Amino acid sequence: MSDASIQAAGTATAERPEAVLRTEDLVGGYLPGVNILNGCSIDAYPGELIGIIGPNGAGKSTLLKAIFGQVNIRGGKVTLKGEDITGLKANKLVAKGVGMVPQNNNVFPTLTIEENLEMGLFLKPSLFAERFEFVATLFPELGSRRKQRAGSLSGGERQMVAMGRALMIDPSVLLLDEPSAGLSPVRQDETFLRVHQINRAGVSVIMVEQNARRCLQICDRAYVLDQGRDAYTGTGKELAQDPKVIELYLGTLAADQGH
Ligand SMILES: Nc1ncnc2c1ncn2[C@@H]1O[C@H](COP(=O)(O)OP(=O)(O)OP(=O)(O)O)[C@@H](O)[C@H]1O
Repeated sequence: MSDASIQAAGTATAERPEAVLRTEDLVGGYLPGVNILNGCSIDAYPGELIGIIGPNGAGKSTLLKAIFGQVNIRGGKVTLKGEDITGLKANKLVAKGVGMVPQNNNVFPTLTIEENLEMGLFLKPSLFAERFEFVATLFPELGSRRKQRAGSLSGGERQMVAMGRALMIDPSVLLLDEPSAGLSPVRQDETFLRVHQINRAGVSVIMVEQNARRCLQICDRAYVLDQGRDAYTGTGKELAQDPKVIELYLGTLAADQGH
């Protein structure tokens, strides 16, 4: 592994097909005059599983929220298969094929599993049976427990419902905000396995994760965010083995998580 195999972010030159999702020099934040994203550029190509890692407060979740129209964008742009979608609101983005699974409050607790999944397809209810079948092949337990209220499920099961709901629209890209957060190590492993399966079923995924090492193990490529910028990018393997990335980001993150 040489340093040359890790590209400073933004220096990629290889010819590729059109990105399914791209952010270019994204600048933005929540409060007037306070930018959390300071020029953040990432690409996800069709079929890729992209990891977003970095220290606490780097802006990882903010990046997903910015893509999903929940952050004031003050510079740069977001494109979906070449179409400018910068700043569009969530309902428009969902209709265009952007699926988002937020970290918290991601299910309707009083609704059943089936009703939660229906909510994911409110734009095209006639496709329910077909899409439900797809989701139930990835998450068989959602199919068999479809009448159970989501509020009575465990954290890991809720995460599956939330992912299942986002998959109902057959998204071009699925945004996952820390899917393993708050889960036991065993449930975390299961969640990473599910994410991998979703991706292998053909869904492009952009996943923010605090569990950086596990994320790098399953993703095709990743970006290390630092202070709202894409500091490094490379394949999961490259980044996991790069001394600088280990020293600056993985060492602390691994220690934080007791690895
Ligand atoms: N709704 C909000 N209003 C104002 N500031 C916010 C809001 N949400 C997040 N921030 C701030 O934005 C910065 C980046 O937060 P963000 O959640 O994107 O970081 P992160 O990289 O995902 O961190 P972590 O790994 O700790 O979740 C933090 O300083 C945070 O306090």
